[in-house]
Amino acid sequence: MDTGNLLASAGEMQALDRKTIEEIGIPGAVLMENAGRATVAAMERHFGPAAGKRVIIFAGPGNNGGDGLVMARCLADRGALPSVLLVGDPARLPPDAARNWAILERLQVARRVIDPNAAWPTDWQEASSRPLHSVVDALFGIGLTRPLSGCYLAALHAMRDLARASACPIVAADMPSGLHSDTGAILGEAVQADLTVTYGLAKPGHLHNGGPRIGILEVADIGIPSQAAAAANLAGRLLDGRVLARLPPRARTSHKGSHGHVLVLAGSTGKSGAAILAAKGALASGAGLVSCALPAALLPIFATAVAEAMSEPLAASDHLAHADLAAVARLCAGKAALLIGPGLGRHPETAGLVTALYRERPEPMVVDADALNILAADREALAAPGGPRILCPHPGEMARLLDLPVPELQRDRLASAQRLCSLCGPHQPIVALLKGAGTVVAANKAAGGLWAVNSSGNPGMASGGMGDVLAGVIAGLLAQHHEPWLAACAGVWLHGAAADLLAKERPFGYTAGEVAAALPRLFADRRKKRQSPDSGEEQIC
Ligand SMILES: NC(=O)C1=CN([C@@H]2O[C@H](COP(=O)(O)OP(=O)(O)OC[C@H]3O[C@@H](n4cnc5c(N)ncnc54)[C@H](O)[C@@H]3O)[C@@H](O)[C@H]2O)[C@@H](O)CC1
Ligand SMILES: [K+]
Repeated sequence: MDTGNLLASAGEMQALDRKTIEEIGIPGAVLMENAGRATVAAMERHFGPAAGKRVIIFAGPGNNGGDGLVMARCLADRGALPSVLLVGDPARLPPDAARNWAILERLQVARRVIDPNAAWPTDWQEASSRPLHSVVDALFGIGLTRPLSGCYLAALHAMRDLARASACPIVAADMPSGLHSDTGAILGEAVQADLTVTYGLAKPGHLHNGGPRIGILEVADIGIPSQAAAAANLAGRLLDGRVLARLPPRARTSHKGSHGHVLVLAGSTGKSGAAILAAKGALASGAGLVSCALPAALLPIFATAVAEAMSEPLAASDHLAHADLAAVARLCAGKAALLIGPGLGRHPETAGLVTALYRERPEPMVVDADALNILAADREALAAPGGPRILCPHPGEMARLLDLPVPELQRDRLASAQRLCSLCGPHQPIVALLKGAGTVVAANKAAGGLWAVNSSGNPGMASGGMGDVLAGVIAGLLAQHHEPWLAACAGVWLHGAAADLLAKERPFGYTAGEVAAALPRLFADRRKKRQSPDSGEEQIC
């Protein structure tokens, strides 16, 4: 089983470690040995050979510190000049770490004990003319439970200042110390790593809020059997390029009718752009046909802006209203997916249409922007979806839906997305996003019960219209008969990856429309690779 993109919470990881050690019988010392060796290998791969250079290892009081002790031994063995600062009491180290401390003593590897209850020593740095290769953060890993303080905080500052003064990288063992491995919250202060080598499986804390502290993330195999990871039934997924492989290839003989028809309900006076961008997103993700039902006044603008989409004039007025319900119901016939919300506006008459469609339509539906705000004001409707729903709030919209201040819901973004799922009731497949750096995707039991954190995307996406494109991309994938879970995950990753393509070419910013235009390029390299073994037809994506 491909466990490469599983995510494990600290509790799940500790249970997996325990199962591997106590039930399967692979000693913890072997896991620790593998962790330390894998980290040294990654350090040299990224920052060059360590031989002849100093490496300062800040080791903490637990097994994360133990990883650092293994690293010291490996580095010495490879001709480097490691020096360990153990912030903790050697006599109270857990067994695997204690064993490695004793080995360092026997091998006479440079080391120093710093009493965590005393003041940080002023003479902690030894003078040396040898160049510094890197600094290792082995203070805390998944066992971190509270903000760093006292000597541990002083150790973080010493690490930071040393790395900065020597212009050399900081390598974090498992987690940058100070970062909570489940929520990605910064407990007090956190190490800013250039490389994080994590053990066994990535943790959600590496990715939440875009993982700003982790630098390059490498997931090291430390010998935890993949069948043990598979048997753990972990619900977390890391969203990366592997999600593309989940989108079945298209046969060459396919035609627009075989890739679904999306109905977009969007726009109001002054907000035609949202409807245009949503339609572009749906087209970009490969929907066969896209129709947009919008206020008649917006028709000419829309039709010129998105020539490939069809437009259906609704209300004569400048916003959609409950009076349009019968016309919209007729338009829903034959549609594989609906998207409601971008640019709808907050007119009271629009609310009646949104709640009626949300409650009555059986088609899979993406609910975004103003439609979310309308449902936030009508909890009864929110709890009674008429079919599969994918809700795409940003933190502000989530605050209204959960009736929580933004800082509070941001503290545990996964819990917030899961809470929104529960507000929609258990009867329909529900997928809830919480957008932002490291967009979170959560599914209720009826939609598979998994959760994911996205690894694509960049700060340049914080601009108008990005959300409209994302909602369109997801609706376009839904229309191609993908399950809500896959449509949401693939849509989120594709949207961020398209923006990453543009950011590489033009770091000074790009528009939402350009993200929609760039998105099909992500399928391009699959055209070269895919050649159907049986039918001989070239599968184009
Ligand atoms: N056998 C295993 O379980 C393995 C564990 N490994 C390493 O072990 C780590 C987990 O080790 P531990 O569970 O010992 O935990 P840590 O080494 O992350 O933390 C050590 C202890 O510090 C205490 N602590 C937490 N926050 C603190 C704070 N702010 N100030 C002071 N003390 C604090 C806690 O009691 C914690 O147990 C993993 O992250 C990984 O690096 C790896 O070596 C793989 C094998
Ligand atoms: K660490």
